[in-house]
Amino acid sequence: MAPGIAACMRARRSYRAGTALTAAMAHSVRVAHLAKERAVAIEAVERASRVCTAVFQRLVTEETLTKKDKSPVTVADFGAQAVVNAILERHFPDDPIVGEEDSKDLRGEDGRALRDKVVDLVNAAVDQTMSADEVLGAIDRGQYAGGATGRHWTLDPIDGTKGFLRGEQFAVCLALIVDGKVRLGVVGCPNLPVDASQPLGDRGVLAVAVEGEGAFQRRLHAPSDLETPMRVSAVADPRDASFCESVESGHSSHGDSAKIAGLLGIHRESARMDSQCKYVAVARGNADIYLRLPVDGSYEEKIWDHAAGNIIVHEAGGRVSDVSGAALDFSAGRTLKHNKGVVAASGGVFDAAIAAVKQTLADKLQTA
Ligand SMILES: Nc1ncnc2c1ncn2[C@@H]1O[C@H](COP(=O)(O)O)[C@@H](OP(=O)(O)O)[C@H]1O
Ligand SMILES: [Mg+2]
Ligand SMILES: [Mg+2]
Ligand SMILES: [Mg+2]
Repeated sequence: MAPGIAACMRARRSYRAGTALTAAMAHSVRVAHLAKERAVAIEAVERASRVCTAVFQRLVTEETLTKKDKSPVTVADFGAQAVVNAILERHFPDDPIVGEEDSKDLRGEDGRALRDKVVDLVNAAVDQTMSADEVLGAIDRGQYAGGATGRHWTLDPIDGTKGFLRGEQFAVCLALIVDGKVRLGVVGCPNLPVDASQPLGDRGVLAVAVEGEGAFQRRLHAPSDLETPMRVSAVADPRDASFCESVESGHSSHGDSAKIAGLLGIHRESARMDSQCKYVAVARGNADIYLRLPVDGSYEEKIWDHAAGNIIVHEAGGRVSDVSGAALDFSAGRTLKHNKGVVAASGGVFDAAIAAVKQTLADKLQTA
């Protein structure tokens, strides 16, 4: 077992032991649920986050940005997916993975230049040397169809690719789904301020939640395994709430969110942020509501865009649903085909938010 994983598991046991000892009625220390999965997922997300940050520092230049050249993000996407999948394969060889990327663009003569870059990147990030075929094989372990039975992982190697290229928010997101329900989620946010009230302070947050055990944040790449609990805000009056949404208006309607904010009496401007960092913002009380309002009615949300964030908000005491108020259904394959849009919010304002979302979308249908 890698030293990082052993340290995470030790820290987990001592956290639990501390909790148990302070509980007057506790007789024994419960063995942490999914302890190995949690530690391996943290290790994998940390390594993949390093890959992304290294690519950003080396490849994202003013030139790539102005030319809208997507090659850096492509290299980082493939590299991060190969690293996470290789680590999962080593520890859980029987677990299938629903990953966003596949190796098509890296194969053959046309893919050689990109393939060489990705293979070098992966070999700098993992302990064993991997051949090009092994790297492509690791990426393609992400082709699983998902579904309602058994266990599988879901991975978004870089969520918020547009944010990554702008040097803003992006996230490496990994979740474990068992029998159609998310049981564990890890979101690595390399550019998220550790303390939201200090936006120019230290960056790099890792959020983690296991079903029934609460949500925690820790420093990404921290020298210690110190974790602090995350709780959603206690705001009860929607007029005092703040909300967040995608930067990209093609991913979530900014016009509809402005109407919803109007109905709720929210006067603060929305915080626009790429990636599942929005779920982390709600989980730690920096925002009260995350709105994702369908733009293209036929779009099916992908499970890797929501699984980890979903459990993190739930475990931090919040609620998550689609725009109709129905729970997100992670048992239907690679997409959330039974749901449209997403609303995540602290418990105090969730019902009001859903009511305003329903009314706004109903009004829109009537006037269409
Ligand atoms: N029409 C659409 N509606 C909603 N989400 C979309 C979309 N087209 C793409 N996306 C997803 O939006 C994600 C980014 O979300 P956000 O806007 O919250 O940062 C993308 O993830 P990737 O960046 O991993 O490709 C992509 O999967
Ligand atoms: Mg994504
Ligand atoms: Mg992605
Ligand atoms: Mg994508």
